[in-house]
Amino acid sequence: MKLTDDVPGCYYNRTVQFFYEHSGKNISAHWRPRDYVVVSLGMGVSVIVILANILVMVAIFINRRFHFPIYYLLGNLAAADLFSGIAYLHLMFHTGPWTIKLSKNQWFVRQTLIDSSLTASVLNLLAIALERHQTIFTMQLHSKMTNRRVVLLIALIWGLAIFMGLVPTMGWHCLCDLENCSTMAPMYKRSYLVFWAVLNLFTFSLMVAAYTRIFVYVRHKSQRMSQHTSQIRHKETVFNLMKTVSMILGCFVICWTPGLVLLMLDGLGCESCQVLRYEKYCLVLAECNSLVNPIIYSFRDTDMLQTFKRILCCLCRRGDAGRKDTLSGMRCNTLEQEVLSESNGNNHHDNHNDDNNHISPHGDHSDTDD
Ligand SMILES: CCCCCCCC/C=C\CCCCCCCC(=O)OC[C@@H](O)COP(=O)(O)O
Repeated sequence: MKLTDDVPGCYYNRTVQFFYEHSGKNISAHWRPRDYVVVSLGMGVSVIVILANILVMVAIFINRRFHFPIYYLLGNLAAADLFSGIAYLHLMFHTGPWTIKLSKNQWFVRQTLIDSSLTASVLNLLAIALERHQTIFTMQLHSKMTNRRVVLLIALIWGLAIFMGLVPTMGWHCLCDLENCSTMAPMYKRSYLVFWAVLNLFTFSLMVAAYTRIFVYVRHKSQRMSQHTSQIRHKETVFNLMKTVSMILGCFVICWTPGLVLLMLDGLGCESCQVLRYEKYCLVLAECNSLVNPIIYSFRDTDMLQTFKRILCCLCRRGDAGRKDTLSGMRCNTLEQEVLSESNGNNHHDNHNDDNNHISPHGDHSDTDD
């Protein structure tokens, strides 16, 4: 029996099924109850992810209050999350009993979409953390990220994400090294899984460092200020800031840790770990990060909420677009607003001048936008 292809030691002519059977990953043409659950749940999650992130992108596009660097990064995060929703939806149409029908190229496309989009999302979270760190620490220097820099940063994020997704297809696969194939992705090398997981753990530690420094800095600064301002107000701001920072980091940990641990276990060749049993849950959890991102980064912004309401009102009742919404009971703050409210004493992000708009680029809060 001829196992190898034109290149000695390689298995280019083999089907996807061959690699799945070799890795011990289940592949079958029949629909099992589990497949119905995975595919329908996955489709539901990806549709919600897509809609939520489209809403954020439209809001940033139409409201000129959001035409500032930090919002371009938030918009780009929404674009990456939208992309991961699309990649996940694509996966749902190419998994379960459909996997066996895939050509190797189709399988690589499916994986590349997932890997690139999730990498783009994680890199955006890192960029947002670093941008916040930069702006908060350089507040007094009027340092402002130029639009050109943001565009370069966004291009870098996408370039890196697409590269990271394409790396296995370009050669870091196991078609010529069958012994090192992973279990969860039977045509990927185990070492790539470890590499990806380590890179993400590194990203996470940078995020923790950036947000910890922001938190310590603001607390220190507000302690000095609180001699002049009300203690209660100070405590409230520090508490809110802590809530936002732990929410950002907590959601990241909850969504990504199980998947990263699984990638490490598979990558390190743990045979008794039953990685396949948990794979789908961990992937859907990582996908859920693309759903919680708009909630923690955008939906908590009062201006953003008002814009969403306007967009949704426009969609529901065209012609009633001029209606003004008062969100009196819903004063939620973004990290920037919290930091700024502390820097400005009691003025709670309403009374800062435009010189500060590199921290919280809202300008004044009159109702006359656009
Ligand atoms: C296991 C959770 C992984 C969360 C992180 C995913 C992002 C990883 C990016 C690059 C690392 C290499 C890819 C590792 C494989 C990830 C698992 C996966 O892609 O599952 C799809 C799977 O269900 C489809 O089931 P079938 O193969 O059709 O039967």
